[in-house]
Amino acid sequence: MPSTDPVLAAEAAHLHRSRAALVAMHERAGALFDGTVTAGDAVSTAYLRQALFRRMVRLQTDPATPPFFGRLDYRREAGAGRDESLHLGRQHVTAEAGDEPLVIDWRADMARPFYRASPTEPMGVGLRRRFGFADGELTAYEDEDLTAPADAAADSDILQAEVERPRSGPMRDIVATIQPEQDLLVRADLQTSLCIQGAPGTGKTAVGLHRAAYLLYAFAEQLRRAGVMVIGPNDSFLSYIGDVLPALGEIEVEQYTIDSLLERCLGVEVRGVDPVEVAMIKSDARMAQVIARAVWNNLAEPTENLVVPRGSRQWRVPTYLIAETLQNLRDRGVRYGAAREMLPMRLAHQVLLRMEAAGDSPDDRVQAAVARSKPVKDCAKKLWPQVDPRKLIFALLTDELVLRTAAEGILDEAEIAALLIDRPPRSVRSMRWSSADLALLDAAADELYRTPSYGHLIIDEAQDLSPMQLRALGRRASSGSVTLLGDLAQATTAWSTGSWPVALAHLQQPETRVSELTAGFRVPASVIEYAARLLPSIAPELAPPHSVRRGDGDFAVIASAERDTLLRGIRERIDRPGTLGLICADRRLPEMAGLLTEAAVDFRTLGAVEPGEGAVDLVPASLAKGLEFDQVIVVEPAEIVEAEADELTGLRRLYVVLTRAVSGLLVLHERPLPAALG
Ligand SMILES: Nc1ncnc2c1ncn2[C@@H]1O[C@H](COP(=O)(O)OP(=O)(O)OP(=O)(O)O)[C@@H](O)[C@H]1O
Repeated sequence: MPSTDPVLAAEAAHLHRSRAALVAMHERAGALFDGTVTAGDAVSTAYLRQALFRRMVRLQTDPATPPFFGRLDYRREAGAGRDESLHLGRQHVTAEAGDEPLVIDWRADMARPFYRASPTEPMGVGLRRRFGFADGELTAYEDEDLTAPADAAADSDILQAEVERPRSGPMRDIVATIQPEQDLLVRADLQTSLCIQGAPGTGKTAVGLHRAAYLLYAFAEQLRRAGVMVIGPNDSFLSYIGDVLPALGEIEVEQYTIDSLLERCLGVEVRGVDPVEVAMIKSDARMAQVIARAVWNNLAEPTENLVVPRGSRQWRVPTYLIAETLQNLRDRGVRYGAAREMLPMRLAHQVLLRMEAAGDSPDDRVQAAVARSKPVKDCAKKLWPQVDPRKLIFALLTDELVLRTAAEGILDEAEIAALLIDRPPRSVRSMRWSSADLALLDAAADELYRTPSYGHLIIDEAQDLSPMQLRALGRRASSGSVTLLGDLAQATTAWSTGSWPVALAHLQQPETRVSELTAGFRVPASVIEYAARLLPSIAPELAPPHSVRRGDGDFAVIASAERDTLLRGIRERIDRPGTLGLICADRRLPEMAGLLTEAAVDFRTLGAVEPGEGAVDLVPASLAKGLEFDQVIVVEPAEIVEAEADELTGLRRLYVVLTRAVSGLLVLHERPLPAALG
């Protein structure tokens, strides 16, 4: 039924016009892409078609997603150059090319006041309007008069409804409700690297993803080639966040875990697991020095003259000059592999100098021919042998002499002994590489050839990365910038970072400023207060977040984890709006799955090869990081703590698990609760 409110009716008409224009834009892009389009040559045609395809995907309209979510009225009295009204959406919408836009992209400069303007700084805006929707139809609007201070101070119901909405399916974008402190981070310049410390649910992941979308829009030219990459903690997390960027029109951002990225780059697969003590040594930044030394230790001392026959003559380069040539190359700071490729030409240059001294006048072709000659090639091969990263790391981990030579003065006896594999595999091909090995292989590969850099890296849950993993990522941002996101209180790896400045130094971004987010959008007050009891034990320097949710949350602790208590807990919650997560220690997973199956509860197991669909998500504690569920049931906290290598890590894991709840948390325990919970 059309609205009787004239404002709502006018806005609904604009909504329909915008939607029709969006569909038309989609059709035009589709027609261009229909296969008949060609450019000058095959490569240009492929490029053009790709660009059109991207545009078409970007224009794909989801009927549930309205083309705009807000409006700004620029007014002269608020300091604007002229009066104008703009609607803001996830992308620009124009009826015909050259027309005034019906909707502007939220990332455009003109949209900035929507997120930042305040009565004290209206930024030219007289009126800010937020829209409420139900099933894609406009149902409400809220106006803020930025020229009237009292009005703007009021809380926004539309914002609150968005924060409090039940969660279903994967993570959604937050373009309509980005907060001023978040927007400052989202719209920071491309050259600016950021490090964001934030308690659970303060929107770090959301900020990181929106920053990626913003940068791709605002710095499209610089990022077109270099690209943007997102690193997340595990595959469940990546699939949870995987829809956000495409919904914002960005389909080309690569998303990896640190392991999947390095596996892809190095062409190896993780098949082994290190004992923690070994992983700790492999994760240590000193390994970078050991590896660099192991690579350069391959250079040999010249012991004989280089003799190059040409025609009836023989040209001789004495050993001291060969040594000088090698040293010159080393001094230039060129990577080992790149320098190796340059060596034959350098040696040939020495030969040419002899020829010239004898009165010849050889040209470039002669130099190239000498460089290709057998004596020069043999000499170069012998003095500067080829190095393969896998063989090199394999040798370091299996050959005591190689390791000792490279690690002398860097690692101690116990560390050397721990690194050497007890019963080494017969060949490098049967080596079962571990996750920590990947970072070693990457360091070796980078010592040979410079790793290409991305334009920008978003690194989520960064507190869990080791120094060597951070260095691997730093290489991929050597000519770009980074957004490092994390929470020191949620660090659960033995090699996790203890401080952001240290992590930033490993990342080779030491100048980066650390900012903190403290407004919690996920966890209700009662739940965050309970979880924050752990903070003095796990991260005393951090303040707990304050919840911006209006509801206090539905929170209970029951001293029973019996089958009936659990099933009652599930049955009471399963029909409530949103998702339900059941989190337990990893080793309890089979027992839980059995119990749910027997009780005919429809569930899926996170991390399973084929998780399927289900009304309940059964979540091993080790995969809970970064996720959220409306209702969370945590089974036996003591067991979750115990599953980790030490108590500190165990309590941090428990902190992660307790802070996944959006609306309600039920804690079931048979055993005493960890003392730190009070
Ligand atoms: N400005 C906002 N408006 C509405 N919802 C928001 C806003 N900021 C964050 N949220 C929501 O709050 C929830 C938590 O955000 P997010 O997962 O990004 O937090 P996080 O800091 O990464 O948490 P964790 O440390 O637990 O992984 C998400 O559902 C997100 O959509």
